[in-house]
Amino acid sequence: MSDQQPLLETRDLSVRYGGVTANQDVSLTVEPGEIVGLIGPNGAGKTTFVDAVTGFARSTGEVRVGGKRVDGLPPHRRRRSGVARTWQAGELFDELTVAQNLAVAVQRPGLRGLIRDVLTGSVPPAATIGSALETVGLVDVADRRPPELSLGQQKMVGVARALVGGTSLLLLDEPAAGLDTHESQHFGVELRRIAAAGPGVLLIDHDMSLVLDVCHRLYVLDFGKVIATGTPEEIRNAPQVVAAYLGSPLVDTAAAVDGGRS
Ligand SMILES: Nc1ncnc2c1ncn2[C@@H]1O[C@H](COP(=O)(O)OP(=O)(O)OP(=O)(O)O)[C@@H](O)[C@H]1O
Repeated sequence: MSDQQPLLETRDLSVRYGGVTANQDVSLTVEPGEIVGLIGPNGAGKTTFVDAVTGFARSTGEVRVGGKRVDGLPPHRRRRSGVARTWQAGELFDELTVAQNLAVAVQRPGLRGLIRDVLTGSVPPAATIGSALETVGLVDVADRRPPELSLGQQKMVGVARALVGGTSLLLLDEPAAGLDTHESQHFGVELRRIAAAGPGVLLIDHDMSLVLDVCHRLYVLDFGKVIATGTPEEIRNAPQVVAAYLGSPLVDTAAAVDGGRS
């Protein structure tokens, strides 16, 4: 991967679901070590964008990871190029330990990989899992089960699960959902630390306080289109953003977003 290339670059990415244009000509970049926010009212097309980048939604336009075109590749091949995501409802397996939750996340898709895993009884190297746990600061709870952890720690296990196995670009879809203000702030600090170690992060969250605090840059989607991009300060004051949120100033509360269209 060339240092000059953004980790993620989309050009004119569009997704249509029947008569609905869920993404229209979305052009966005994420650089190494950068946390980029993707915000917008309910139904604006944020999850669709992540689906399109990871190969779970059919799209037109270009998707480049580290300068290489990946649009047209199936999800597992995009994963191999270093792209990983969390899901909106990213539940953990309560009966497995934290380390085991990470182990089951490491897939080796494809028939050859499956046969190799069956024949060798292969499990991901402990070092791979250890390194992901270290990155998110959860080494001490590797042998605990999710119900024994705080909600904030459980959310971080979800992030670690996406990090395991060589991830350079993390796409986080509402990773802080359900956290209270204090937990969310702590989550934001951890996220900054993780990104500082190298990976680029695309963050979708309805917690405006988290997003405005933690992101270096933001893109605002409305009806599938980018209507504004800039630093948190620029976005907070952009008139078109305020208008998209039904006239509410973009304040640091989830309420402003919940007031958006459904
Ligand atoms: N699989 C699908 N089939 C048909 N329409 C879909 C599908 N997924 C999303 N849509 C539509 O595409 C649009 C964008 O939805 P999307 O879930 O991407 O928005 P979002 O910004 O992530 O919303 P939220 O903040 O509520 O999660 C919506 O109109 C939605 O109804």
